[in-house]
Amino acid sequence: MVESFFDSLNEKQSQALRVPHDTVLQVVAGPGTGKTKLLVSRVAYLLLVCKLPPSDIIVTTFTKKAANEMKERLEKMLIDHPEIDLNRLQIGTFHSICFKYLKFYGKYIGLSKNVTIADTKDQRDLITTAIKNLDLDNVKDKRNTINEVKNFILKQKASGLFPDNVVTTTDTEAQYLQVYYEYQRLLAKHSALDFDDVLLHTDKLLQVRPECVSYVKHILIDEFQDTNDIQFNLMYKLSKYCSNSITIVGDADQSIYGFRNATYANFKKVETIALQRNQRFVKISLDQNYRSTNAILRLAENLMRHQTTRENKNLVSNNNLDTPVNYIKHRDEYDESCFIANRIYKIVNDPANKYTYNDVAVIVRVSRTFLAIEIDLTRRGIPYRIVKGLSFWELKEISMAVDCLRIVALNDWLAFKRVIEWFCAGCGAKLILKIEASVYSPEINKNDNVFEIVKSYVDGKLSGATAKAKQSLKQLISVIENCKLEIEKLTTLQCFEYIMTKFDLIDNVLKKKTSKKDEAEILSDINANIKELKNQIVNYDPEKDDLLQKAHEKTFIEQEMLNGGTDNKESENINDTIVDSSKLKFIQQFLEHVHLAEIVSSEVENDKGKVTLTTIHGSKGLEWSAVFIPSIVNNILPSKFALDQHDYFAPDSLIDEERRCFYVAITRAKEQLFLSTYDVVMNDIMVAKSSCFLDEIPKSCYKIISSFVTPSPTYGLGGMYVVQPKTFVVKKIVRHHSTATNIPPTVLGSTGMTYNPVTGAVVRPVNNNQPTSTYIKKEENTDDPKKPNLLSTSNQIMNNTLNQISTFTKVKQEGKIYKPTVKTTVPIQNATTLAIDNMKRPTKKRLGMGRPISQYLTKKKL
Ligand SMILES: Nc1ncnc2c1ncn2[C@@H]1O[C@H](COP(=O)(O)OP(=O)(O)OP(=O)(O)O)[C@@H](O)[C@H]1O
Repeated sequence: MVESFFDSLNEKQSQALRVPHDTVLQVVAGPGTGKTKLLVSRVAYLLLVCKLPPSDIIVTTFTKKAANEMKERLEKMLIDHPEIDLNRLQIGTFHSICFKYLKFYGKYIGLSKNVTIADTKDQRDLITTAIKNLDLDNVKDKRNTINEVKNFILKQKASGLFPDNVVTTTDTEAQYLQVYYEYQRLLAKHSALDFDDVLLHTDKLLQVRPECVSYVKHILIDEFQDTNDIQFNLMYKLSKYCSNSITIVGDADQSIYGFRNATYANFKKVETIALQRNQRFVKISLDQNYRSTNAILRLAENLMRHQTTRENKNLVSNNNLDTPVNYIKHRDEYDESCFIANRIYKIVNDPANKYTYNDVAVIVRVSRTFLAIEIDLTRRGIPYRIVKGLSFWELKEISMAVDCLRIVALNDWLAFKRVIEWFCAGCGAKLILKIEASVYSPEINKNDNVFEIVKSYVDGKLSGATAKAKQSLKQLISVIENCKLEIEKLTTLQCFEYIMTKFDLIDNVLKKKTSKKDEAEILSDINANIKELKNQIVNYDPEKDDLLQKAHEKTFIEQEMLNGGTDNKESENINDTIVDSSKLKFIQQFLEHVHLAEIVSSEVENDKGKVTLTTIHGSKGLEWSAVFIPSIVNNILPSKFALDQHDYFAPDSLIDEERRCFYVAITRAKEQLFLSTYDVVMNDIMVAKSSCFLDEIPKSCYKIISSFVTPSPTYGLGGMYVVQPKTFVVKKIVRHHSTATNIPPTVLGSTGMTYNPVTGAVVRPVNNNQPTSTYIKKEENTDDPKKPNLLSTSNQIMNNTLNQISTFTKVKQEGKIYKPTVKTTVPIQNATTLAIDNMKRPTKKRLGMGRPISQYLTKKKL
């Protein structure tokens, strides 16, 4: 099996595969050249041919999903080799691998075995507390300042700097540094590490106890262009005992994490270090592309040639298809989204393509672009999924639900504090600060955990709580006690539901949500997200995690014994450990698992699949047959930040990183690529201008296609767009004759604009340049009873429908003032559409949730 897999590699891949393992091997190659395929094969080669034990190999991937996929591929390849225990292979993100080291060896640098991860909201809370504690002149707990301090700390950590090593140059920086010290103190107090600390502490551990990794024989790193300084240093520390036997693969052109201090300059550094250390160094580049057509590759290369600090690539496509890249200039984003939905429908339903919706992706630079596209996909009835990332865990309902789980299963003040804030009436900021002081106080008995300390306020052993506060704290204590007691009798799902009910989660989330949306919409959002969380819990398999953890611990224990015995008696008998299968333990494991996990949707797919909507950063390493890249306009791609900060003389400017983002998006496409843009002028001001990157691409690299949008076959859709309803005087009812079906009548208002008679929204034809014959053919006053109704069946359908709409009656009376209302009763088949037309643009935050609009629409159905 595995031999046939090795045989499927091309000559250069094969050459890289067989490089002796005690070498620094660098595979730098373009997109779709089979780097990941090679990396998986190389692991198999090291195991089978070089006979390295799986426990002695470390493989780092960029996401957990990539690690899972790689493992699955290896399992298939090595199916005939059951003697190789792949559970002992150390594969995962840098963070997850390092966290395992810290859990086991953290004792050598003063970390508790129960060390946990502080997530983003914990980080924010702790930075705020640190700022409050210090009460400095220049640093106050204001939103902007908190963000600035957070960025300052992140930057230091990404460079591998603990507070003691930071050098400051200004007064403000010196104060930020003080916050950094205080923040670290608070983290330590909670036995918590933030994400960057995981790497920083591992670096420290390996400095103090390098022998912890003396068994490691080879380290492989995927997506090397996105490693930052601390990861770079860790790579050398982890491979210290195997003469830096390293395989790194990556592509400098796909370096898009500069904002996290990642740099592709690390490729060059590896080479220089290898030369300095006289190490065996092999650099191989792959130029056969197995993904994209030549047209796509040519366009991508022409774009990238505008980055001056780059070596040209000459990728050769393996795909003979001569489909051109399509370029479309739309009038605005609404026309664009309508076009995209129509085109997706067309290409998936074209039997020549044999695509399902799974083969199509819309890749955007910023997630707010999803909205218009979501609307049109919904109108077209096209199923889609939004790739959710870590942002899912930051949603209010999700973080509140997770906090409930945390205070039931862990003794965790950070979560406790937040839950007291929303659950306990009468507990003001002052009391919470007092409880917090008790939690942090060295005088309070160390054995008293957070739960006991809160209880002391209820019992009056500690003073400061009013009668009302005591009552609500008592209720919280009793809820926690009940949950602990009851959940052991329940199934996983029941257990989750029990906890959520006891904390009255939905009601409490509703109280916390500050949105102008009506309650039904908010509720629909919340329920959908909680459902996803439920799926995550139900599908979580602690045994799999357990198995992996035990396998790794076994490696660590063996290693520790080789290094001179262990004082870790409890872990010696790892094989005999009784598995704790309690629900409490299950929740603890789940919480640990989610801390380092991005969300991999648990939705079950149907046959037709779903179109993927993803950001460029989320599309890394993936591929689709057809890719749409919308909104290629300045301030989106490249981003406003990059344009504002652009330094034309800088060798690797932010604009270059934006260009690489564009490149990553382009090179996800296998066969069909649609680039689209628009220029929009409003009140003589240019509000959107097509991207400067498009000017960099020679016209010969793409085919310009018409932006004509076929109106979609439902009322009020295709080719129309909606702005806020306004009051106006009805001048005329306008009927349209159209080649398309179901074009409804519209109303000409005193404003000179044309309105949707139902919603009062402004409508306009698709394209100003469009010949009237294809869209608006004729206007007439249909209120004249003598005039025969010349309209097509579509209008009859509409008339039947509209007769049931109360507002339409008003519209029919010309000269009357029409005040459009969104509260219109409409028959079910049009309700969905109506809901879309009247829908307010979701906020950025709401978009971040990745909540498909379809869920909203179901609620709107009458
Ligand atoms: N030797 C080969 N023969 C046939 N197909 C191959 C070969 N190598 C890679 N491929 C295929 O090419 C596609 C891209 O491979 P892979 O994802 O490994 O590329 P990559 O270099 O990691 O891409 P990216 O940098 O864009 O993530 C995959 O579908 C893979 O199966």
